[in-house]
Amino acid sequence: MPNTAAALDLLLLPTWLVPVEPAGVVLKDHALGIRDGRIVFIGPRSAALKLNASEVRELPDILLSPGLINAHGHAAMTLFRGLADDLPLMTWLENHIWPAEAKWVDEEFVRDGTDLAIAEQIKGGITCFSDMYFFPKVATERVHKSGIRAQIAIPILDFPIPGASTADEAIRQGIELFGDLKHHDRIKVTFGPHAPYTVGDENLEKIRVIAEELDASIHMHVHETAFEVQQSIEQRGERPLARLARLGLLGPRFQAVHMTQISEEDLALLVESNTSVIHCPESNLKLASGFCPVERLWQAGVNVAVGTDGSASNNDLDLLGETRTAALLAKAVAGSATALDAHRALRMATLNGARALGIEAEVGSLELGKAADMVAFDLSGLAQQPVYDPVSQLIYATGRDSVKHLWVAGQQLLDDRRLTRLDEQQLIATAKAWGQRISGRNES
Ligand SMILES: CSC[C@H]1O[C@@H](n2cnc3c(O)ncnc32)[C@H](O)[C@@H]1O
Ligand SMILES: [Zn+2]
Repeated sequence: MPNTAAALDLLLLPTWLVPVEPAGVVLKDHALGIRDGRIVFIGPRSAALKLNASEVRELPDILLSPGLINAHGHAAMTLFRGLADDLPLMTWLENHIWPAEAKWVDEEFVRDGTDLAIAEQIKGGITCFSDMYFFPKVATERVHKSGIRAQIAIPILDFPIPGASTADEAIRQGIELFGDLKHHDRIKVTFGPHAPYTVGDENLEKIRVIAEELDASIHMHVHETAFEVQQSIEQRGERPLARLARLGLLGPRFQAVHMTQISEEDLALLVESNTSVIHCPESNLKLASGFCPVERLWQAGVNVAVGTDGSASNNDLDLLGETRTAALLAKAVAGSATALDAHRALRMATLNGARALGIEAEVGSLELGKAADMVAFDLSGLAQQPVYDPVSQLIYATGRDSVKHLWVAGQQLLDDRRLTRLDEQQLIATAKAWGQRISGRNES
């Protein structure tokens, strides 16, 4: 039980406090207290003002919510933003992205691209992101240094990738990194078989056994397009999700990214296995991959989180914008304006993300004992007036530029829109230099 008699490190007094759990609650004239990186007080402002705190911050016109969780992405692909647009998935991957990755991706690329992604995400209200990219050890180092929280999925494909010449080598690296970071308070290592069409049964079975032994999660692109499902039926006689179920991969530790194609049998498999789905609406729209039926999944009891995917297929890491897209698209797909209302959309971008990544006990909602991962949205602007329901205003009328402050485990990483641990101008200069190298142009 948190001890409120001892001094707080920080007491926040926002206009609106949205804990996400309990669902649908908006607390007015309430305060939140932090000690040692954890939430130790949530209560009325009047009671809070009697507490002893090292720092007290009035936050007028601020909506304080749990930090956003970007449940799927490829962080370093920020450096490929806008490189190949307006193409379907397989043309985009096979003719443009994979050749560019073979040419450019090394440890330096991943270092600089991941730093850029971390900065963009912090400025957009994201306190935790999931990453699936090459040289994952480098990504963990950038996450550690920056103060953000992350799930790092070890990329595994049947063919050579930057940093691992075989799937066995990638798996070995993953086991080692998992062991090294087992006790890290902000980084969780998982296994990331790329997709059903790039990883065969033999390697999937190896991954299942190792994930079971380590109690690790598995993060994978699944049913991204109708083509993927059709090709699997033609070549293997079964749908990819059914194949994963037969191989024993589905379960509460499995994260199925995309899922734009869902038959009744697929839905039953997701429900009975308690598998999480990670919805990436803007990537699916841009690559014309299909539509994930979020409301249908939600009503069936499937945990649905939200992700941006990489910057080369989105082309931003704006999870607030992504959540708005998800809310609007859910209504169109369900043919119902009541689908994915604003409060459920915020839950999808916070607590459901934490549940999908297996870190729900630690983050995802503002509850006593959880880590203080929080974002302060400024609703004082012209476009936010008047405020009837601050959560509606946040989801439907607010952009990521309204993110004013952000904390991870009580550490402030964004203060009045200024990054506290990263040099924004330096990041911009470095990204520009990569753009010039990759495009072969030498602009200033
Ligand atoms: C396993 S490392 C990541 C690998 O995935 C590629 N990628 C990026 N976005 C997508 C997507 O939407 N579907 C499938 N693969 C994707 C990325 O370029 C890397 O090669
Ligand atoms: Zn992806």
